[in-house]
Amino acid sequence: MPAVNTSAAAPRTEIYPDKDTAVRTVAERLLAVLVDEIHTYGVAHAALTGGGAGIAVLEQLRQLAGTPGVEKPDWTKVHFWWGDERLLPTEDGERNAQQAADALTDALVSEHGMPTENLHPMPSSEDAASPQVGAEMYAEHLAAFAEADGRCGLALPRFAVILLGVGPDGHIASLFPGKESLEVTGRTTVGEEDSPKPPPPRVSLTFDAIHTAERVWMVVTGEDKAEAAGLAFREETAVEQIPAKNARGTAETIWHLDRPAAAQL
Ligand SMILES: O=C1O[C@H](COP(=O)(O)O)[C@@H](O)[C@H](O)[C@H]1O
Repeated sequence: MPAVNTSAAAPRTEIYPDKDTAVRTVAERLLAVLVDEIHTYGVAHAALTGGGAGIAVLEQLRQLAGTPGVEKPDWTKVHFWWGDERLLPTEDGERNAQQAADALTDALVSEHGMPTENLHPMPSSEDAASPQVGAEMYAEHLAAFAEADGRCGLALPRFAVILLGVGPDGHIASLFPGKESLEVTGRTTVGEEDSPKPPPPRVSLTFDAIHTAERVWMVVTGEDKAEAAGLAFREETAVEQIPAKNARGTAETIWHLDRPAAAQL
């Protein structure tokens, strides 16, 4: 049974009056973290998410990137990764990376000088024959950008932020309730053959990988998320039931919620 990582930062909530305010605030704070991270480390790695609120954050980031007077990171030093992905053809509109391209990353490349090499989408069905193969490929790619000393013995970059959506069933990334993927330890990625949310074949970061991030931010909006959010904050809820309960960063774990999503906290 997977247990909550109690050595990581305990989760706290930030509640906004509506979805627009939530996603705008998260986008502004992400921009500020990227700026600081580059100032301190010379490079910034962040993992993006799909989902309704996750993609809305990226749309906001695109607006901010084009707004005069807003402090922006040097986009040549920002690397974007993904927390999970559907094993579908590269340009399939259901892929998180394709939705991110439409919302943000195409514009960063064409208008703001971000090198395409700084985008690290998970493998597609054109790259990998199965979720397991895709997971191994992504683990190798993460390892190629690993910090010299590693984090918790895992080979992956230093993530300033991992952004996560939360499904109405309590899933994060492609870690779904009751699945074997929740038990995987000592690895950065996992393949999921049979996601209950279509399409079934997916690749995901593991809990261990998520736990290495400095900050883990959930972006949760809408009343259909209220039950999962409420359960995640109850002592008696098992990680197996609500995987989002075990989403934690080393320094900061924040649930950014709009009021409807926060209704059962
Ligand atoms: O399947 C997925 O779902 C979650 C949440 O999506 P939402 O539309 O219910 O907000 C998302 O965070 C994850 O990346 C995605 O692959």
